[in-house]
Amino acid sequence: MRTIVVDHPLVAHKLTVLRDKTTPSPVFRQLTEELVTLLAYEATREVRTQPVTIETPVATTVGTAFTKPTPLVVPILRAGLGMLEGMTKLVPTAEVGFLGMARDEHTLDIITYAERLPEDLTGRQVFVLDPMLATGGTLREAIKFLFRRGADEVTCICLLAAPEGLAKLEEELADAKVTVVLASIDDHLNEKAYIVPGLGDAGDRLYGVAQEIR
Ligand SMILES: O=P(O)(O)OC[C@H]1O[C@H](OP(=O)(O)OP(=O)(O)O)[C@H](O)[C@@H]1O
Ligand SMILES: O=c1cc[nH]c(=O)[nH]1
Ligand SMILES: [Mg+2]
Repeated sequence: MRTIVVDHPLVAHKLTVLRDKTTPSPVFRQLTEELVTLLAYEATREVRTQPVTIETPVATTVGTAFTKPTPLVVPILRAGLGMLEGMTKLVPTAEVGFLGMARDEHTLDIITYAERLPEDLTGRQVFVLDPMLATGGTLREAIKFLFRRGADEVTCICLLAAPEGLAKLEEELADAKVTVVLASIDDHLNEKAYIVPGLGDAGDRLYGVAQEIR
């Protein structure tokens, strides 16, 4: 497993506004979309391509096209849905599948409540979208699910990770073809398994649910 933290002033600035608890939902959604586009630029650096011959108005030339089958993008509901638009802006021909997962806030067990993915992912390059990697439980379940379906390679785009969750994932997926692309590795997890300093509950902030986390 590889971890890439995107170090860029635009990412750092947008993330700072996102973290601010006074940032309202419409701005939070907009910034999430913009951040994903910036992270996706880095995350797609190794997207599979092949040479293609085209005619410009002036000459014949060899360009670059995505290899078929096209990449599969999988947002993890709910919060990952807020990242989908930012990703498909950059890769509009990608296929999109969905995984609905939630962690029980008390036991931290992961519940998979929805799945709409191609049955056979053999040989597919998959991009998973989820803003928060906290304990890492959700991402671990999602990645294992995709590999069981035959996925060849999984790239996760997240906004924030806690070092504890990232370390656990690295330990369990050391030899797997997994890349995690992030805007920041934060300081730690608190006793409720929230990322500190973090940005709060990403799903609630995206979809306008009032929250008070302490
Ligand atoms: O690393 P973990 O400890 O598993 O936590 C991370 C998960 O928690 C959040 O989702 P949540 O369960 O709150 O669901 P939601 O997106 O519907 O709010 C987040 O979007 C991740 O999916
Ligand atoms: O800090 C956290 C941890 C898990 N899920 C979130 O939305 N935020
Ligand atoms: Mg949530």
